Amino acid sequence: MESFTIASKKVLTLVLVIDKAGQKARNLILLGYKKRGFGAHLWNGFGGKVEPGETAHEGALRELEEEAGITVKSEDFKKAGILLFQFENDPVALETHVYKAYEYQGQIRECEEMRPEWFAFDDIPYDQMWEDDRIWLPMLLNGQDPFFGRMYFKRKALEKETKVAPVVNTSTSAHVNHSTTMTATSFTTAQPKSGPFAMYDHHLEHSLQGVPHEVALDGTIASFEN
Ligand SMILES: CNc1ncnc2c1ncn2[C@@H]1O[C@H](COP(=O)(O)OP(=O)(O)OP(=O)(O)O)[C@@H](O)[C@H]1O
Repeated sequence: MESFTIASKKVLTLVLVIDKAGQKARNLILLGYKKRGFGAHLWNGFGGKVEPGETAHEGALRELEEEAGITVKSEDFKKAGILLFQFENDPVALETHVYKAYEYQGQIRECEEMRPEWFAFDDIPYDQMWEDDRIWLPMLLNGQDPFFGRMYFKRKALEKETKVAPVVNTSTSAHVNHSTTMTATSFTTAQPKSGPFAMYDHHLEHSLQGVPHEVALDGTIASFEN
């Protein structure tokens, strides 16, 4: 039987950097391809755990610098919402403080954990992102924030290994060097497209009255400060 009871929570951050159509003709969003750890092989904003003694705002700025190499001035950094992720049979909830920024300083660079890339708003790779992203990210992009969401996840049933077809050179051109033999071996991947968890249910509020200034769970208070 499923249980979504929370006993404690971890406070996390998630930062979305947006380049509004300026010199470039289209609105762009900066996402990072997570190379390892929680949410590996998914595209996401930049962020991570808030460290002891840090506010969520400070933690978010630190993670953005660590993972994408860029900084944002405090006044350009706007709180877009709080998302509470709960996982079946896991008493630890993830309270994620979401921020957005339209201005940044520095050179975007790849690190060991994340590979940053710009995406046009109409080309966001939702099928390779956490399932909840397709619910709240369009709201953030449309200015329908701040929001407060609760998202419930179940571990996905172990899927049959997915066969991935190898890339085979099908060219019949006379110029192909036939002395190079390509062995068409297939390989398998156990990585589900949108991560190891499936979203089971969610509730999202985006009226100002519905967004709490504080989220209290078992005595812990997270304030909705900027
Ligand atoms: C369940 N649905 C979800 N939907 C969207 N985003 C999600 C998410 N669940 C976690 N996230 C984000 O994923 C990052 C994990 O951070 P994570 O790598 O664990 O943190 P941190 O860099 O501190 O870790 P290590 O230093 O490697 O331990 C962090 O931004 C967090 O907000």
